[in-house]
Amino acid sequence: MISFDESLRQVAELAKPLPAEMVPLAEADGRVLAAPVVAGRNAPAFAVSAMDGYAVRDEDLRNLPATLRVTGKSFAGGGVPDAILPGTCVRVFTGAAVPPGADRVIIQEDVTATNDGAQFDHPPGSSRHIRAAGSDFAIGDVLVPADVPLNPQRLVAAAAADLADVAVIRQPRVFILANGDELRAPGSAGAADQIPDSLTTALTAFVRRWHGNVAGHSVCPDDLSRLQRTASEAVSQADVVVVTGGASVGERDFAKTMFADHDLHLVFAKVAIRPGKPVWLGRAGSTLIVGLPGNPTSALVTARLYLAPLLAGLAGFDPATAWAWQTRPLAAPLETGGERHTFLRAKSSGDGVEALRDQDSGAQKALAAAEYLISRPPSAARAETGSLVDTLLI
Ligand SMILES: Nc1nc2c(c(=O)[nH]1)N[C@H]1C(S)=C(S)[C@@H](COP(=O)(O)OP(=O)(O)OC[C@H]3O[C@@H](n4cnc5c(N)ncnc54)[C@H](O)[C@@H]3O)O[C@H]1N2
Ligand code: MOO
Repeated sequence: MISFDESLRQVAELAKPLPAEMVPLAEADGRVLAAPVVAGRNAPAFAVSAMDGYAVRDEDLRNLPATLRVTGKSFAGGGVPDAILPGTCVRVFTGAAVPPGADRVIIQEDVTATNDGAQFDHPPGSSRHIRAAGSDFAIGDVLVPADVPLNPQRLVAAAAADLADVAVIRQPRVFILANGDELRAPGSAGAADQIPDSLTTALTAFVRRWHGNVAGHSVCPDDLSRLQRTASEAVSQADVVVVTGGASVGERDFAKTMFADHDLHLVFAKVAIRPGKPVWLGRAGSTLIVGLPGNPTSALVTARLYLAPLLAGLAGFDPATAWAWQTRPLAAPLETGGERHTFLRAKSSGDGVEALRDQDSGAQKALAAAEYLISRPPSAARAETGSLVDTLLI
């Protein structure tokens, strides 16, 4: 049995980014860039107007009021008009090219259209209302650096670079393998000796939240040859196989044996934590295997402590983002801790947190109320109301 801290070190070691892949920009939100987004064009490509109005030469507005002949109109998408001639102006619209030779754009609210052209009465303000070629970005500029996740803001910059696809870190493909004779899909656990498989759906949602893709899932009875076949299928399809149940020492606990044909190498097989002591981590070739205890609370707690950082790291995030412990005050006291590092399920209460009454590792109802884990190191002293404890959002 290893300590909690040692188990985290092992997970951090394995939580390294997967190789890159190209994805369409429309599917890239939330993905971590594997290469910087570099501009292959200038923006804008030529000087454009920032306002609807008239492009003029300053020289022609020396004596006011002035009436200038309007020689044409420039619209966005309409190319670059001819150079502006002395004594004339060009009607321009926001985003349209400004004619070469124009010094500024006068907004149309300050101009009177007359039979002869456009009449200017007021001296121009300080703003020229012209965006110079390349003033937003120029060819070769890094618009978004590598190693950061795309978000709507960064997608604007990547799309502005005129990219259809971007290189991102591949998201881990995950296979969820639940085992137990008693398990049935929710909605079909009719007999008294059957129970709903309460973990597969929850873990599917969990995997998605932590940057993984569920490649497949299977609910298997405790039959070793069937489990071995499913294990082979899972290993061939996935970067990470999540096995629930069968982690302990029971006669039909086959979670590890089913991978024997795949040269299973155990990274750890027991951790001094509560709940979740039988949690295990292994590798079969390039596939990582996370064994979660079958008790539903133990499974979700260990998924939060180990699976979340592992998936985050494989998807290109810093695994530490999944271990963002924050101190919060206790809204009710805690008794002296036990020998193992304990993670109490807790809810918010006033300005602080309060441990839930039901701390059974098999609890399912209590999970519905759980918002935080409270970390209690081995043999933690009794903690009074108001004292600060380390908490992690579940
Ligand atoms: N003699 C010992 N017995 C046990 C030990 C031990 O050290 N010595 N450890 C206990 C601890 S701690 C835990 S945690 C459990 C873990 O057991 P397994 O991972 O082998 O899980 P199972 O036996 O398969 O199932 C336990 C429990 O959870 C239910 N279960 C399993 N899968 C699901 C699912 N997908 N959905 C809902 N419920 C599920 C299953 O029916 C059992 O009730 O072992 C202790 N025993
Ligand atoms: O470690 Mo088990 O998760 O207590 O039931």
